[in-house]
Amino acid sequence: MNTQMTTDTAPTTTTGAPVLEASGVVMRFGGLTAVNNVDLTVREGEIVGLIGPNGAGKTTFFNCLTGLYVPTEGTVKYKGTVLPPKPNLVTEAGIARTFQNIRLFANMTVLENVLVGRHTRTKEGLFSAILRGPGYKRAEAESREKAMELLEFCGLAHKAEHLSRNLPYGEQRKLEIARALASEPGLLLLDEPTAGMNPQETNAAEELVFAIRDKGIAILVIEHDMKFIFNLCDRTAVLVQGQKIVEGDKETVQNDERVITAYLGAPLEGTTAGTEDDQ
Ligand SMILES: Nc1ncnc2c1ncn2[C@@H]1O[C@H](COP(=O)(O)OP(=O)(O)OP(=O)(O)O)[C@@H](O)[C@H]1O
Repeated sequence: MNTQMTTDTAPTTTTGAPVLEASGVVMRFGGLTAVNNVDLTVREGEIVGLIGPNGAGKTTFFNCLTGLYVPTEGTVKYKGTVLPPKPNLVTEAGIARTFQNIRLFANMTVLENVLVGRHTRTKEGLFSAILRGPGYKRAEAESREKAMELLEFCGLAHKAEHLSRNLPYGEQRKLEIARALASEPGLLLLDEPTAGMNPQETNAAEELVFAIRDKGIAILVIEHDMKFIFNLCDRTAVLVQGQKIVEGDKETVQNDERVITAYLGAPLEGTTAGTEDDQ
């Protein structure tokens, strides 16, 4: 609860209502404190970045937000309500995520992968599914239509019937996002969405993230690609050894000496001429 001593919190956008409020989140593994007293708020309409060197605790923090880990201390609220510490209940509440390592159903089609992502939003129960009655058929048709709309939105409609394992890497990442969106979230957590992408794919991913934000979904994104982060994010928080050392707009983060030191004194990639073409 004493983060004020070490944290500069300089949110640039404070207009939207809070979607995510993490307060005093601590995650310990035995003697290792992977996340140390982290506060973070994401508001409606925002894209917030989470950066930090390898092993800083970014993914562990995501896992605390999504119920994969129960934080040792602290609370996580979604739209004002404390989240239950179970991944399926967190998804049901309105938070969806993608993973650092792609987790698709490789032998299912692209469309089927998105349909799996919709299961938290379909009301038809097990018996209805077994009996395949009219209610089930109607719900199934509606689900397929919504899934196709999402594939269209993500630029994957033409691949709907392809097996997901046959997609190029960049499209697999897009499909993960489409599947996450299928649960109709209010907040989307992206864990290294551009890892392994070429520059064209990264630009397309950037456009997609903006389009998701424009649909009214708030976004929290972990990324090592600083150009991507600073082009995209309204606000960025920096984790180092489990602690949030600074949070603010691009200039605040880029000029912070603690951030520069954390990245071993090297200028942050994407902080020089490379970012002049910001959109
Ligand atoms: N399940 C676990 N058990 C024990 N230690 C863990 C576990 N998960 C993560 N850690 C440790 O917690 C620390 C933070 O790891 P984490 O993966 O969250 O960092 P990260 O910032 O996401 O790193 P990267 O950028 O390399 O993905 C590391 O020291 C890691 O070894």
